[in-house]
Parts: sequence; structure tokens; C-alpha cells
Amino acid sequence: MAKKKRGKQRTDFRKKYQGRVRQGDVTRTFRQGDVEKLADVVHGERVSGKGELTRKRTVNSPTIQQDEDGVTSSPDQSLIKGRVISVHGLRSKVLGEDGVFYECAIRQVLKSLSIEQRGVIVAGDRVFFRAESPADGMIESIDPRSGVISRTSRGRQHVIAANVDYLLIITSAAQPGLKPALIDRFLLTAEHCGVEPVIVINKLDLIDPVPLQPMIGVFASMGYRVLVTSAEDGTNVAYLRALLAGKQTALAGQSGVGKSSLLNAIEPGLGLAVSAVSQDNDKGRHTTTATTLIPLKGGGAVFDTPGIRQFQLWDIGSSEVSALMPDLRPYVSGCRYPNCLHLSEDGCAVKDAVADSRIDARRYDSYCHLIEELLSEEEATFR
Ligand SMILES: Nc1nc2c(ncn2[C@@H]2O[C@H](COP(=O)(O)OP(=O)(O)OP(=O)(O)O)[C@@H](O)[C@H]2O)c(=O)[nH]1
Ligand SMILES: [Zn+2]
Repeated sequence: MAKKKRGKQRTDFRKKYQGRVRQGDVTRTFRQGDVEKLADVVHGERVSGKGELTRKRTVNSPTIQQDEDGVTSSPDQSLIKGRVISVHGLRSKVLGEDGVFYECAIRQVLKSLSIEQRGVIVAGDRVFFRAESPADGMIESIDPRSGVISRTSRGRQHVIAANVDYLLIITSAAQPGLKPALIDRFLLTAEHCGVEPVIVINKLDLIDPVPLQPMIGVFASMGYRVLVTSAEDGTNVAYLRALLAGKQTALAGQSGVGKSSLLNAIEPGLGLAVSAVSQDNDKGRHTTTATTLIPLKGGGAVFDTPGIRQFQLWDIGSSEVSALMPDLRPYVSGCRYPNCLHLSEDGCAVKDAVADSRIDARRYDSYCHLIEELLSEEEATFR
């Protein structure tokens, strides 16, 4: 029922703005009556005529600028442009274009748009703010977001990071053991959010890499970049450092896989807390608790996110999954039934492709588990 209501809200919302407001991220968490105010404040998240996300244009100075759609980027020359580094309740730490860190509050009109008083501003947001001193800033507007990473938390969308180029999916070869199905889920999120995924298999020093080759080959053949690393002995750390330079990267991965260790390795002197993986459950200890943005010396920044233990997909319906999987996608149009879920239907081109190994059996298995999970969730929602 709750899902139906959200769907209706979205339809009305789109109709009102004639498809100009992008589906997804912050806009969905607002009441319908607030949408108009939001559109004034968040300068026009847009989709093109085909429903594709238009990349955000970067505004270099807080002067009045217009993009090709004629949207004003900054209304006031006294405003400072900045990037949100971290959010603590209703206060944010913002790195100004002038290189100074500012503590900022959120203007009331922005605050009142949020149902739960949270999620209005997230790490990575590009904002314009007013400040008398570094301790006393006021965020006046938020730039349109692109590349938003989110997950579901108690049935609600929780935006983890905004304006992201890469989703760095960090896993470990051992301690905790490799979970390819978890990689598959993060890949779906990356596809869904329109963010390029990079798969990292860390702790290479603990294992013989040869048995991993076939699985790595399957991911690579889909066009995904796969990197094996060791924060311990430095394998591929320089490569990772070069890859992330100048990019905005969100970290994803279970607790204990070595996210903080890898960051410390690529950015010496960072000094992020690292803790031993718990012996009893092999799951790490969730050392990292808040999402923060770490500016890199080589340019760009990394969002250090809390370890995500149970990753739930946001708003991906069972019927959408195969289109988000590059290995299944080419076969879908060959199925006899247009609404084929590729589970037990007759004339299923996906199952045929699995049978003669054109689709990797492990990937298909992962797909089936996911679909079963989503179907039971959808059934519960509409019951
Ligand atoms: N052998 C080995 N151990 C590693 C490697 N990378 C990290 N570790 C160890 O794994 C444990 C967890 O590392 P963290 O960097 O804290 O992991 P994390 O993913 O940031 O964990 P959370 O902050 O809980 O999400 C620590 O004991 C690290 O020393 C590696 O490449 N090889
Ligand atoms: Zn099918």
C-alpha cells in the first residue's frame, strides 16, 4: 500500500513538472505540496526528453550563470560556493571554494522540505552559502545532484553521497571471505544510479589468486573494471591512487574488508581508524560510523561510508533487474513473453543462454535469488 502511494505521488509530481524533474534521490522524499518550493531551491534536476539524466554543469564562481536550459545557478554574488564534507544533524561541514572549512546551518525553507528533517543535504552536495565567519555559515541553495548513491533504510531512501563518479565496491578475498553475490548487488546499484562501478578485491596477500581468475574474467567481460589489491603489501595501491585522482568516489563494502586501510594506503597521513576483524563473526566491527568526504591531495575526493552490512536495493522492481545486468540484458528481447522474469517461463532466451554458458551460471543464480527476494517483498507491500 505504502508503495502504491509513493508511485502515485511520483506520477503527479512528474506531470506537474512535465518530466523535467529527475526521478530519484532527494526529490522523492518530499511532500507533494513542497515540490514547488524545492524546485526553486534545488536549481532544476532535469531529465532530457528521453528520460535520461543530464549531467550537472559545474559552476566555477558564485556569480549568476545560466546553463543551456537557462537555469540560474547562483542568485547572489555574496554567496560562497562549496562542497559538503559531512553532515551532523542539521549542521554541515562545508569546504568553501576559498579552501576554508565552514560550519553551516541549513536555511529554514530547505529544512522544512524534509519530512524527517534529514537528508536535505548530504555529503558531496555542491552548495552556495553565506558566512560571516567559518563557524557561522548558512546554506542558501543546493546545486542539482548527479550520481547519487542511496540505499533503503527502514523502507525509506537514504542518500549516502551525491555527485559521485565512481562506486568503489570493495570486497576482500578473505577475512571476511569473498561474496560475489554482494558484488552483484552493488553493481545493480551502480547501474541504477548511473555511477561507474569499480570492483576491488582486497587482501590479496591472504590468498592464492588463481582460483579467482574465472570470476574476475566474468566481471571484466561485462565491461567492469576489477582491481585486486592489498593494503598490507601495497599491491595495486599506486594504480588505485591514480584512478581516483580527480574523481569523486563513493566507497561501498562490508565492514572489515579494508576500506579505511586502502584509503590510508593511497593517502598517507590520512590516519583513518582501522580495527581488527572480529574473530567470532569474521564481519569486522563497523569502525567507520559517519559518511564523510575526504578531499584527496591528488584532486578529487572519497566518500568514506559506514560499512553496509545488509545492502538493500532502493526502488528496483523485480522486472527491472535484468535490464540492469549487462550479461542478461542482450537476451531479454528474445524471450517468448514480454514480461518474462526468466525464472521458470517457457521460451526464455535468458535460460537458454545460461544452459549453453553464454551467461555465467553463478550470475544467473545470483539473479534468481535477488528476484525471489524482490518478489516476496513486492507481494508483502501490495498485500
Ligand atoms: N592481510 C590484510 N589485512 C588487511 C588488508 N586491508 C585491511 N586489512 C585488515 O583488515 C581489518 C579491517 O580493516 P579496515 O580498514 O578497518 O576495514 P573497513 O572496511 O574500513 O571496516 P569498517 O570501517 O568497519 O567498515 C584490519 O585489521 C586491517 O588491518 C589487506 O590488504 N591485507
Ligand atoms: Zn526470459
